[in-house]
Amino acid sequence: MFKYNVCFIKSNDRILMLNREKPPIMGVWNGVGGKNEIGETADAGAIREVFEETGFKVNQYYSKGVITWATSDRKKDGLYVYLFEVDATIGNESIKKTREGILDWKHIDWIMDPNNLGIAEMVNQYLPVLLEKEGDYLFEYKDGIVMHIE
Ligand SMILES: Nc1nc2c([nH]c(=O)n2[C@H]2C[C@H](O)[C@@H](COP(=O)(O)OP(=O)(O)OP(=O)(O)O)O2)c(=O)[nH]1
Repeated sequence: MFKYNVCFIKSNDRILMLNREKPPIMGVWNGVGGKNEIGETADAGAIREVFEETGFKVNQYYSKGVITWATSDRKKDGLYVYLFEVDATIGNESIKKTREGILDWKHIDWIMDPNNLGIAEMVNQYLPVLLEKEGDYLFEYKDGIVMHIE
């Protein structure tokens, strides 16, 4: 089990993004998420974090993945990534400032634009895979590249 999850909530052609108020990765746009609790499955941790940070009660994910990498002391670390879908009308809701940062529905094209320097690392590499097809994916991160393994 790895510690963190990051969750993307899609409504039509937009995704709910958080401009992070706090470290780590302070100031950048990322999905919502946080730490899994002891004894909690990765799926339950993701669903709980989505509720705590957005108030949305999601249940079944559309797709998910785990990204693993080698740490400096040659251990394995990783991050769980989730994509949930919600009703198309929800993505029209306005910006909200929360304790965690600013929540806003961003167009997928804006998130994926190569000129967008404000998005968390790796997102533009793994998010297209999660969006393309329902599934349960495995990625490996090395030297700045997220490799889609299966
Ligand atoms: N620590 C860390 N977190 C990352 C990286 N990349 C990335 O997407 N994340 C995500 C995972 C989490 O969604 C978020 C960091 O968690 P957080 O700061 O919001 O959570 P927290 O420790 O406050 O835990 P919680 O109270 O919300 O449970 O950033 C990274 O390189 N390092």
